[in-house]
Amino acid sequence: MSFKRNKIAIIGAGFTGTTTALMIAQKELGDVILVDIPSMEDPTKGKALDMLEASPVQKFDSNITGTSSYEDIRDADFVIITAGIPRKPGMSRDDLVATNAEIMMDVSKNIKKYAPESYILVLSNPVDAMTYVCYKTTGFPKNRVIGQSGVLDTARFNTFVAQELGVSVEDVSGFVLGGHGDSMVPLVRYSYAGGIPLEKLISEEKIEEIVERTRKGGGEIVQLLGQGSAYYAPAASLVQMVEAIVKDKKRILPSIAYLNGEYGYENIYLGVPTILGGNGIESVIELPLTDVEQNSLNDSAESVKKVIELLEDKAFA
Ligand SMILES: NC(=O)C1=CN([C@@H]2O[C@H](COP(=O)(O)OP(=O)(O)OC[C@H]3O[C@@H](n4cnc5c(N)ncnc54)[C@H](O)[C@@H]3O)[C@@H](O)[C@H]2O)C=CC1
Ligand SMILES: O=C([O-])CC(=O)C(=O)O
Repeated sequence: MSFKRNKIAIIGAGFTGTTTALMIAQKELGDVILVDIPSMEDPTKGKALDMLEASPVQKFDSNITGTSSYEDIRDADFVIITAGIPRKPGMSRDDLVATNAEIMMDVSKNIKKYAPESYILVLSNPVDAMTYVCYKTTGFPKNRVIGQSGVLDTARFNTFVAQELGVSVEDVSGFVLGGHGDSMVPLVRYSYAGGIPLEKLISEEKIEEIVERTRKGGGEIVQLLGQGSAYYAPAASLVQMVEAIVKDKKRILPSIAYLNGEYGYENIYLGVPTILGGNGIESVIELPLTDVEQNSLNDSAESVKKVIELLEDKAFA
């Protein structure tokens, strides 16, 4: 036998896809294949080559290639889906559902055909519903189809807390549950700085401001950019999840997971705390919630359900 590098495909070579590619290569988590639509083939190859030419300077040996042919993702170990349109100022993530669901079905069919054993990480919005579409279309087991939102939402929360306290981001550990929309649920009761409950360090009023800013964190960046949406922090979040899986780290990280009774929900993808390791989502951690917290989670789950229901007439398989 011989050892091989991981083969990591990234579908969608736009802002999030390319930033993720570079971060994966810098960490040498595997060789990266960037895939975009045929009309973007040359720019995709160009971006890949440009990144590869950074490797002698940055001293990484991951290969990076660009393509528009799904043949090139054959037998990939990991596929990250960033294909789809981003929102514009004034839009919600849910406004992207019709366009991105079509793209997600097409992408998922190709992954099923060419990389049937792969682990999939979905980023495209509205991400809870898009992860559901990917799961239904590929028919892969639920531990191998995962969505990203909570790592990013928690990172935003932690950034604002560290700024408020004037302390290192390394010492802040927040906790965000629920769907990736304005009704997500930052769980203050489970959030700490240096092991000290946040409520002991920051006033209730200020915490409420941070919670609100976190909920609208994606929209804040959309407004500031004027065109497109966030990509540095989303890419960093994807890479943390990929690393947890390919290194079998068994990290406790929030993931968008398929729920089958957990937290009282069935047949839905929603952001919950999970253990991420060599088998993808190895388990969902169920936490006791207060009535107020459970009600907020219910509101968030309801808004995800509504988007999923819009898609129910689609033939996923
Ligand atoms: N879940 C999350 O936390 C986050 C989700 N997002 C979402 O990620 C998606 C991508 O965002 P960006 O990279 O900024 O957008 P972008 O517009 O820069 O890139 C998207 C790329 O997808 C490609 N594409 C479209 N259809 C395709 C197909 N059928 N096959 C392959 N590639 C295809 C486009 O040509 C484009 O290059 C958006 O839907 C955005 O809302 C972005 C940030 C965070
Ligand atoms: O806000 C958006 O449209 C992109 C996204 O999901 C985020 O940055 O959280």
